Amino acid sequence: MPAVVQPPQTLYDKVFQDHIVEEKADGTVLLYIDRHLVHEVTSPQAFEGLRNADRKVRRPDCTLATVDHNIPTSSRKALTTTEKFIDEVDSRTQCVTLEDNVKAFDLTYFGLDDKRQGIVHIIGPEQGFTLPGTTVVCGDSHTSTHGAFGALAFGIGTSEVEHVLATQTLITRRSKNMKVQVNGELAPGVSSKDIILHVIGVIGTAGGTGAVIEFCGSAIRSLSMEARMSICNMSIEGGARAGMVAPDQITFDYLKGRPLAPKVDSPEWKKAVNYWQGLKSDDDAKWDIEVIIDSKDIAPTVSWGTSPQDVVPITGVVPGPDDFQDEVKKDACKRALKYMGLTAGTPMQEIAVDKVFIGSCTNARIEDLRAAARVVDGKKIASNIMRAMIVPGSGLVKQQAEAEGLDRIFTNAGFEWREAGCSMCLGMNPDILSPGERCASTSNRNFEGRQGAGGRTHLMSPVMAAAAAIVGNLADVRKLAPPSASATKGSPKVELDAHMEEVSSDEDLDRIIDAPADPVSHPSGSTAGAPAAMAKFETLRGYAAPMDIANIDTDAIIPKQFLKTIKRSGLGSALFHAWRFEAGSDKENPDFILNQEPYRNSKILVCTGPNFGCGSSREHAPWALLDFGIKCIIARSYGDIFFNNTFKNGMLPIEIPEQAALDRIAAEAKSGNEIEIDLVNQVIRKADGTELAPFDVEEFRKHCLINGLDDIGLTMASVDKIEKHETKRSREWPWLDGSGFLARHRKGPVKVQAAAVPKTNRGEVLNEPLEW
Ligand SMILES: CC(C)[C@H](C(=O)O)[C@@H](O)C(=O)O
Ligand code: SF4
Repeated sequence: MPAVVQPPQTLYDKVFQDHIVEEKADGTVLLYIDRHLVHEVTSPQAFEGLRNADRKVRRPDCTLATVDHNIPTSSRKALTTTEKFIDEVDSRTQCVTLEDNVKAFDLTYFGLDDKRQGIVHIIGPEQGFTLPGTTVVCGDSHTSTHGAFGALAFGIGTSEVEHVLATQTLITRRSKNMKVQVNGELAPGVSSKDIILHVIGVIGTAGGTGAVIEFCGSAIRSLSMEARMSICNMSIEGGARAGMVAPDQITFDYLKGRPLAPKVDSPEWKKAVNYWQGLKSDDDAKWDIEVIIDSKDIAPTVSWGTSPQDVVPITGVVPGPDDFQDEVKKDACKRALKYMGLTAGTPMQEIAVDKVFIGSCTNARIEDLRAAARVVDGKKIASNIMRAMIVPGSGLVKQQAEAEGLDRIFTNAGFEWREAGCSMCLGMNPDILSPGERCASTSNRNFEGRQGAGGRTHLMSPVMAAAAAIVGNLADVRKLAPPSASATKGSPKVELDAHMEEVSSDEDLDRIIDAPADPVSHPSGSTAGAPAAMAKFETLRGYAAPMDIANIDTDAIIPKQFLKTIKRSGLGSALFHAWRFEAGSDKENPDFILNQEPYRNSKILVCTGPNFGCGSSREHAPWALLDFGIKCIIARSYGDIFFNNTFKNGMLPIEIPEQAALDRIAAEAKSGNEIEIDLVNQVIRKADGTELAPFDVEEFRKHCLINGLDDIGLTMASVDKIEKHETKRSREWPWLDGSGFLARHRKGPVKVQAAAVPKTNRGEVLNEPLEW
């Protein structure tokens, strides 16, 4: 039975509590998931897993799929089929695979020919698929965006995507409660993007590790929903599992008339609003971490380095290693300056820019485009700007902007007006930076190579990117034009856009939804292409490669060009690609540790810096490590999603928070001797048996690793509890049953008969009953 958490509770506690299907004494929780967004990059292997085990999607009515990462943003006027439209073979394969999967598994899909297609985190809120008090997941780290509605929304890896598709639940644990309170009124020229960049500068990219952040305070309350989404979007860059804002009248007004929200003024709407109004932290709620920020301290903010915490006010200068106390930070600064081609002390406004990108799930909503358009209206981009792109977040954002004439403002100024998609935020499509090019970007990550190998990214708000385009340098928007309050903050009251009418009825949905009239038959349970079997993990002995770098992100572990596979295997050669090989060739870089003896044969990585595996949710990172031969990582701390993903692949990430112990292990690794990991006794030893350090591991995870257990099989054994939760859910929160997605042949929430047969991860059926 769920343990009852007594008031006072935080908003997070309340939403979490309402979704507990089952809670174990050790704190492991089976959590019900209300909304599942799916895109082409992180789903193929999950659907393949379902096929191999002959499983169905449990709740097609709560699942919404689109293509966003790989697609070209060029004109779709000549679009006939996805197959013919996408030139690049791997990108095409991923998109076509998603199309096959949504047909085979009978899911709602917004494809390239649908105006509602767009970046997954833009279309969920736009459709009213994202609702307050829900749990929302996606195989994508920026799922945190949806927390702006008071939803508990977080990114998951592909194994968890498969788990949610099959069971509509996830196995998880409670996170810590963190409060970030932003008080006061924002100064002119300061937007929600500046708030979140400033916050990350204060707390650091690992500041929210293990926590869910609630953003509150008068500055947050005055923001529009779109501005709140930009803030929650980047909670992941602050290391948090999720970000949340308590829903209020601004939230309810935004939801009115959205196609998948309850119909305004219906009994269901009233019941929903009544429930939503209770979704706020109690006055005396307890916080594990509290941060208070005064809006007066927030200026238009830009990043200078290769981590989202590397930020300064636009009036500042590029920092140098001497500005940091910590040795790890000094090294990180030197490395970032070298990569970014910057010299300490240079005024930020003297840095010339080559390209400008206004787009991404952080800042490609209509208010962002309106704000940027106000800055560029009547002006021309500077002559040194080689390319300036506006990439709307969805087809509906694009349509709305065109209806308001924003496209002409941008094109007259010299910007390109593109079709919706992720585009140059990560460059999985043809929109990339060339080596050495510098970009003013409204996206959320400035990692090395993020927008293209060797490309240099400066993060900023839409008005600041617009200003950079006009000036040709990083620029202070306040000097360019006095932006009106709504140009930067987003108007608190969001008007309903014209597009809302178009898709507001089931008939309209029926007309546009891509699901075929006769569902394609469910693929049978072949075992071809099954995920690599996980061996049991008890002890591991091998060489440990030492790495002294902080914040090693998953873009570095495996760059985006290798994410275009629909398989889990064969990624070892892509591991740390930009560091392991000379730029643009397959010639090894002799300085990189994994190219040296004996570390070519490493089974373990020892990283003395914090926050290993931060950033994207790509499970390709553990797949690449595993394929190279690395089964265990030892580090000071981890990005949450990466940490989870490793366990799902039979790997062991060990957290050693104590620096002295970590240094001891790293010294042994550097000596070139093997080390031993003993998971059963939770200890790391030298090859001669001398103890180096003990370590902690969650009981349930240890149990699964040692026995090689398949989470999905275990969860399916709890199917009766899941059904019980669904019955309660339909009774108490009837608007969650996905009635807006009544496709022709789907007349209500889907009833599922799941096979409750626990299996090991090698597919063996377990005879003894097992508890997850
Ligand atoms: C491709 C996907 C896994 C990834 C993410 O999880 O964030 C992407 O959206 C990104 O921004 O890097
Ligand atoms: S961060 Fe960029 S790549 Fe990732 S979902 Fe958002 S727009 Fe797409």
